[in-house]
Amino acid sequence: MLLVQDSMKLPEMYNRQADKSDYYITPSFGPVENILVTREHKHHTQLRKVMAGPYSYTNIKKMEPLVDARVMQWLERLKMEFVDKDMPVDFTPWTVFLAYDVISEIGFGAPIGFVEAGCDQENIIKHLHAGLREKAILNRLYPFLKLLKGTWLGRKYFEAGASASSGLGILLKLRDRLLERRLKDLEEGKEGRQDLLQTFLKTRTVDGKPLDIEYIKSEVLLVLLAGADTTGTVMQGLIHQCITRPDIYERLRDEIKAADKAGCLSTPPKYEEVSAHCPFYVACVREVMRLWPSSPALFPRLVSGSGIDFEGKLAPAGVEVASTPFLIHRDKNMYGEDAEEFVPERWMEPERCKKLLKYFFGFGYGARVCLGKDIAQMEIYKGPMQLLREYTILPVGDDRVGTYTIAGGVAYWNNMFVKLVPNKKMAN
Ligand code: HEM
Repeated sequence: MLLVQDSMKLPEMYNRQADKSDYYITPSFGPVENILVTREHKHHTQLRKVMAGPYSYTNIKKMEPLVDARVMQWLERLKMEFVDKDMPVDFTPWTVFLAYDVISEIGFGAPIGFVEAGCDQENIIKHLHAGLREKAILNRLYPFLKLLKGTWLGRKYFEAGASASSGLGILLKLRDRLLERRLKDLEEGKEGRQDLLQTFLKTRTVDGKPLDIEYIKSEVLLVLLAGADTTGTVMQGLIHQCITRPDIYERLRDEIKAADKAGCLSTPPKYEEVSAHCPFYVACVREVMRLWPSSPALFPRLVSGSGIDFEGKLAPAGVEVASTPFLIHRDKNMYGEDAEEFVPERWMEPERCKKLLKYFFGFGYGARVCLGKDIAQMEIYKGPMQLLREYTILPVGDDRVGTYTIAGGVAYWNNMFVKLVPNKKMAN
């Protein structure tokens, strides 16, 4: 595998004809592959055409009120559990609680209930994090996995079943329960939900057929796995900046105050309002995703066509090339000498921003770029933003401001304790 740091090479490496390599073989997902792990580019193009509708901005926009309700519930729970009791909060799990509840609500019509319970229900998050390193090692042993996939041995030892007590097993049970309930509702003529599952069920293939139920199951699981921790990590990174960089925090607060004074923000703010009126907030989100990506995985592809030239050396078709946002986003040729520093302003010069976005790798790249980007951004533009509007966020000790941890191809923060003081109280 050839590891690449040059961001200018992304368009060639991640072009439309590039197949994903066998590195993506994941026996744990079961026999039917979802869009993320499908390797062959032609098959992926077909799936992407089908999935484009459910994940389109127009469709996601319709779900915004569902996100709003979850964000407001999250704030209410934080108030009850920590603000009213004058207690510090370990912020990192709470962002993931919100992200899981949002994704399960807009994905399948019911929040898992992390926020309501205020805890890691059935230790789902703990179990999922615990298995990450082992999964990453297995990924690297893909010739072995390829041999085992589909065999009795592979199914017995690697495929998570709904009966398993692992984090994945619990999510599978949840998925099956939600799907069963929805199919029953549809049988009884109950419609009206605006969520991803409903659009998956209504989607038709190019020859007019409904999607296979096993395929829908596989996509549903992907949403639960790809959509929560990743989003939580960005929210955590943002709050880490607020409690460690007073200059950044001050500027964020000033921007929000000005937008509020001008009457530009609803409660909670709309995705489009934040995009239009809070450029520094948006720049901070991008800079957080640049330096502390949620998925600092390798994302390997097979070189296609006539090969790729790397500084005079040709990587011919079939060679496995890979990169990770962790490296790409620190490329000094793209970001300058201050590439290692948190400088949101780099995203605020329109011409420079256009170029940086063209080579941004935080949501993947090219034809396989993240389908849930708008869902994630909608949530990130609401949750922490509304928190900043309502509270002053104070660190609780220098050694508890958060640690960015990479496990396998996934990253998250932990040990981030903060005190939330109502802004009204601070003003008095
Ligand atoms: C900040 C949050 C998120 C980050 C950083 C992120 C990151 C990524 C990355 C890096 C990829 C490309 C993987 C590859 O090339 O192998 C990807 C693909 C994908 N993501 Fe996300 N993601 C996020 C949120 C979400 C959400 C909320 C959903 C769903 C609700 C989602 C669904 C997907 C899907 C379906 C794909 C596969 C796209 C394809 O192969 O065509 N993601 N994501």
